[in-house]
Amino acid sequence: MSAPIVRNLADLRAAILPWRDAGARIGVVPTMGALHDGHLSLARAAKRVCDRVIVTIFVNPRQFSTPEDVARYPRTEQADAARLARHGVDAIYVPDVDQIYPDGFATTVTVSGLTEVMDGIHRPGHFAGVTTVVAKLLAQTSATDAFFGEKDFQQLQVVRRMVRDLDMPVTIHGCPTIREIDGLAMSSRNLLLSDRARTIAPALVEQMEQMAAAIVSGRPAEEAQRAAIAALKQAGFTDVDYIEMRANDDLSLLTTPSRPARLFAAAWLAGVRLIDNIAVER
Ligand SMILES: Nc1ncnc2c1ncn2[C@@H]1O[C@H](COP(=O)(O)OP(=O)(O)OP(=O)(O)O)[C@@H](O)[C@H]1O
Ligand SMILES: CC(C)(CO)[C@@H](O)C(=O)[O-]
Ligand code: BAL
Repeated sequence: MSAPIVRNLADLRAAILPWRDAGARIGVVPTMGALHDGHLSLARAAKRVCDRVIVTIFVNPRQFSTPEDVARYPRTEQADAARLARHGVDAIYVPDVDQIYPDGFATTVTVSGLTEVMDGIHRPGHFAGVTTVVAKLLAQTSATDAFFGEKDFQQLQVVRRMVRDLDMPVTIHGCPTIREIDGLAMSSRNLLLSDRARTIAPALVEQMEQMAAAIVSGRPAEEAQRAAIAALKQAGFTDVDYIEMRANDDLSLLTTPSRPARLFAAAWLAGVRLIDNIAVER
């Protein structure tokens, strides 16, 4: 059965009230739509532990650097609703912009430290946009649980920090990255790749795996990084914003996997920015 699409806060509150009165565990899956199997895995994880599940779809203008990026973000609302129908979610919240940012909205939630590396440098203002909208969505949905993908690992850690620092009564669940058969991490932005670029795209995770294996086998991290960047350029990537190993917990840069670590990368292919991260197995 298809879930109702709710577009304003008053209707959302009316739907949620009886759930809250019954003491239900309410899971929220925040997304920007163009849903793929990665998103659906989050909805399934939410269904496993929550009594009620709300998927939110909101292309948040505050986390993009230009209005053009917002405009070209894929929007597939009908297909999204059809895909969710098979997953038994209880509501799809697709707020109009004024339901999130009404006239006079003047609050920004920022997390320091974790947002000062990687995408925090390459996408100025991005994480402030993310934490502001996530704080708002968690409040509007009365979420007891929220589900995020490890594909956006930095985002996951930033959200965890926010929830901890602000004593938000929400449990954050991190869910593993779902990949295409050729290894490419599923992402809404993959829809923007040309056929040719799509065949090149899996080189990103392949080079990350080679770099991780080289580091684990004792090759200096800088040397392994140089080799990965050269191979990505050779494959057709135009720019590599970063490809580096960082600690899972505080995202500090590592040269050896002396504690639980991941390799993180962001690179440009035919005008599309792809990101990915993998665990470095010690
Ligand atoms: N491949 C994936 N596996 C698991 N979770 C994912 C995957 N892709 C996205 N998610 C998660 O889904 C949630 C919503 O992400 P979003 O709507 O931005 O999708 P996206 O595919 O990451 O889009 P984008 O192309 O903008 O990065 C986030 O928590 C994100 O980490
Ligand atoms: C968490 C999120 C929905 C906030 O807009 C977005 O950053 C995303 O889709 O990962
Ligand atoms: N998936 C993270 C949202 C973004 O790239 O803006």
